Amino acid sequence: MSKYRVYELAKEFNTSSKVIIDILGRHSVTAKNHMSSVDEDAKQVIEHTFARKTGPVEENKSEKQPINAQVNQPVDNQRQRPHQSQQSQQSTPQVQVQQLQHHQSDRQNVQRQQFSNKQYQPRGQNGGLPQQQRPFQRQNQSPQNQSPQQRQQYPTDRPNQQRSQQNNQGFSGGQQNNNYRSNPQAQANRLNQQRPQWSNQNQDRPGQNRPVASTAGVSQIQQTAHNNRPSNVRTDKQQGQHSQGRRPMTPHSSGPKSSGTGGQGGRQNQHQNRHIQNSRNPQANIPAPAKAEPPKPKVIKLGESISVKDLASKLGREVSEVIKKLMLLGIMASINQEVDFETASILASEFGTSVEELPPEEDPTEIPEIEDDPKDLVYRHPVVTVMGHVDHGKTSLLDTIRQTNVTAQEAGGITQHIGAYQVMCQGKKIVFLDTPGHEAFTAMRARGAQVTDIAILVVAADDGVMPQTIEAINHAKSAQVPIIVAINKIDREGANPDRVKQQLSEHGLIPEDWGGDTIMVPVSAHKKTGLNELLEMVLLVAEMLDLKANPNRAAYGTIIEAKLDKGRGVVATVLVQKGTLRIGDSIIAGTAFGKVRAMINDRSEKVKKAEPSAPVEVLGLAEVPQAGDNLVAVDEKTARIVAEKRLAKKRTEEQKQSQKVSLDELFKQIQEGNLKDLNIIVKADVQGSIEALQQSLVNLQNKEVRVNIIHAGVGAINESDVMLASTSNGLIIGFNVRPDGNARKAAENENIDIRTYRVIYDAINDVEAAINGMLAPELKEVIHGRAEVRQVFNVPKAVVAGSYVLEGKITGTSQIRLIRNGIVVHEGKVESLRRFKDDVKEIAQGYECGISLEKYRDIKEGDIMEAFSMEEVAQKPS
Ligand SMILES: Nc1nc2c(ncn2[C@@H]2O[C@H](COP(=O)(O)OP(=O)(O)OP(=O)(O)O)[C@@H](O)[C@H]2O)c(=O)[nH]1
Repeated sequence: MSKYRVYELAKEFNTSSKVIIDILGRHSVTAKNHMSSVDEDAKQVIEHTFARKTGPVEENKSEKQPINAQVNQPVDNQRQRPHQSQQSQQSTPQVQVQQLQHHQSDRQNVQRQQFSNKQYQPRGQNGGLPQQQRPFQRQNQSPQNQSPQQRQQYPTDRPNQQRSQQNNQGFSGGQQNNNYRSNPQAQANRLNQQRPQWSNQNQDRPGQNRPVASTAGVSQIQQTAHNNRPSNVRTDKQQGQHSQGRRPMTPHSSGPKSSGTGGQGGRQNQHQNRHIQNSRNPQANIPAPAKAEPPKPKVIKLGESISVKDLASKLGREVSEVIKKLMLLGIMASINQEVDFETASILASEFGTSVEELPPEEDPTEIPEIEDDPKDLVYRHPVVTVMGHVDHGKTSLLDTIRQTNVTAQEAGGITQHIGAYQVMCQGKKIVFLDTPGHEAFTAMRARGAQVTDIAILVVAADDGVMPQTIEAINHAKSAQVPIIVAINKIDREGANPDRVKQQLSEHGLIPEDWGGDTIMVPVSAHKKTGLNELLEMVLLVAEMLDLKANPNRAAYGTIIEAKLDKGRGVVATVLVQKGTLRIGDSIIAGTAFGKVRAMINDRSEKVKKAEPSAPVEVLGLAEVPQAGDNLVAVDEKTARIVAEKRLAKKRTEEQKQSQKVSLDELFKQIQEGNLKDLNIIVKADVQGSIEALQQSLVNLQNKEVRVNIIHAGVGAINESDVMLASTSNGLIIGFNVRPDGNARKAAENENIDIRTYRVIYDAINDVEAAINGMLAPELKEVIHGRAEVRQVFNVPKAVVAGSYVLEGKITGTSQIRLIRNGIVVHEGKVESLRRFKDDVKEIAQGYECGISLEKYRDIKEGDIMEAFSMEEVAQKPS
């Protein structure tokens, strides 16, 4: 049995869900809300209710409407009238003969069809008047009713008579009834007008095409109507009839006198004339095709997310409908915004469409992980990282453990440092990562790698918990790695393990002997005490963790560290975590790929395979991977393709990152809408300059861009200014100050635009020009070198600065900027450049020289001389 949603019925009967729910409620059918489903019987109840409502309204209207009410008809209806008159001429003698022939058999059918039609007439609902069905039906039983064949002329013939027209007709229904009472032609016309409605409605509502009305009455009506309609598609004969019906639309017959609707004045004539012209032109007579409604699918397939626009198109709905529905669900989404699968599913169900989930899209830069069968998993050794505050004894502890547990027990000892090594305790191996704990957590975890099973937190018994101790605790906690505390330096005077325990308990690490669950072992790296106990505790925790891996599968591991070795090429220390890595395996790590050429274990032995938890040096990668990259053994082709894809992705990301704000690109970025806020860091020699600059720069903002001074300070531009500019995508303006060495390097790395000025108006003009897209830098400053003044000699006519070239070179033709404590104290030319007593053209890095400046004598020890020149740069095409 078919089911119908309340809202579907509401739509079908052109009313609200609430009305439907009320009606159902009165007939003891429970429907909670608009999404509730009801069966055929319930639908029939609604149909009957609306059928009852419809009749008397028609009747009332037809009875109460004055005959001359036509004058008040809406313009649309008035425009229809000539049309109606043309249609009315279909009631030609021919047609009437047909009508008479079919009259007896059709009479009842027409009556039923009218009844059926009325179910969908909106006007019935609008009336809301006392109901009497009979009078209306009697009217329709008039022998003037047309044959079913005639009715069939319309369904596909008048698509231009769409819903709007239906509504208009609904509005003027009573008038038409009056017409046909007084004018038989108008009666035929009225029926013709109604039929397309019926047909269009059926076409418009897919729901109505469902097998409906299981109860005998309704199905009979429908069946009868169907039987009387040979087909929904017009036959040639019917088309012929129809065109016959049109034939009377000649200039003669369509004249105002023959219109049958009374004189409608010039407008009607115009309309008719248009028709006359159109009838001469068969093309023009073809009605404009109705706007095709997109199909409404019952099921759609969706991925993890979809844009509102695409969802609307999949659902065959208008975007505005979808946005509106989302708003009703409490989600404000724009056309291009993505909605997740869940939201899209709820929304689709609101439209009566069900949703199937598509499998997640595969990332071409990822190699799918192999799911291990639990029965293939076997024990693996624990991997441990040592963390703690600086100087608390991490290195000493690791060294002592390594010496006592490796050198003593393994022949040959450790000759090779590979970043990770294994020690033995009670016949079991423990793998120690030799990288500083923080890096193991921060750098590697930033790359999504987690290699550590257990963290040993070293806390000096005499120093207690320090900032980096807390940092280490937080890192381990966020990685959900169990912590074992090694309270070190207990041999020292002033060592107070209890105080350490107290402090640690304040950070959530409660010692076992205090009723907590954190293992704390007092040790001394110097005295080698407590180390065995510490290792035993590591094994105990490892046992509790039940560490397992499948050795019989393709290898998966993490790069611990990697370097380029002169003799051996790329050397990567890998911790194998799953599977077994073998010589000859094709591998990929980050963007690097290659074949395992050789493997060396932590005892410098060449090995042919490395099983889970084994640290090995791997030779054979084509380029140096990054620490934290996953290493996966795959077939050669996949390794190459995925590496290429990763490289392309990396380049795109780098490109995106390097799109930092710069004055040269500023206008372009504003135009592209990428920049709404221009963040500026201002550094100057004195506070007064800062205030002046700040004020003037803020005043430059316009509708498109807002100027924010995110930091302003006195002094040289330093690294922290650059980092701030980098994180806030800002640029730096220096007035009479220069960036120090670190800042310059950082700015180069971070692609930060540093602009330095000696005239405040130049700075303002540049920024203004950049904002308005008029900055045309023709000259660019090129720094040639820097020299430090180490001694100052006063000689007749000059002051010679005995200097040492720190970087680059100083040439006799360079311009010199004299910088004292980061502040530019002078800009000028070199007067003389000497090495020992000889004049030279240039002095290279690492050499001493004597420099004197043109017309400037105030040089002091410690000053920096920056040699630069202004060079023309090619104009970038805009
Ligand atoms: N008395 C005593 N001194 C120790 C002990 N362990 C380390 N030290 C000393 O503490 C100092 C720092 O030791 P490191 O091992 O370098 O400490 P660290 O934590 O590795 O230091 P960073 O690598 O700088 O973070 C050294 O002078 C060690 O000799 C110990 O158990 N007892």
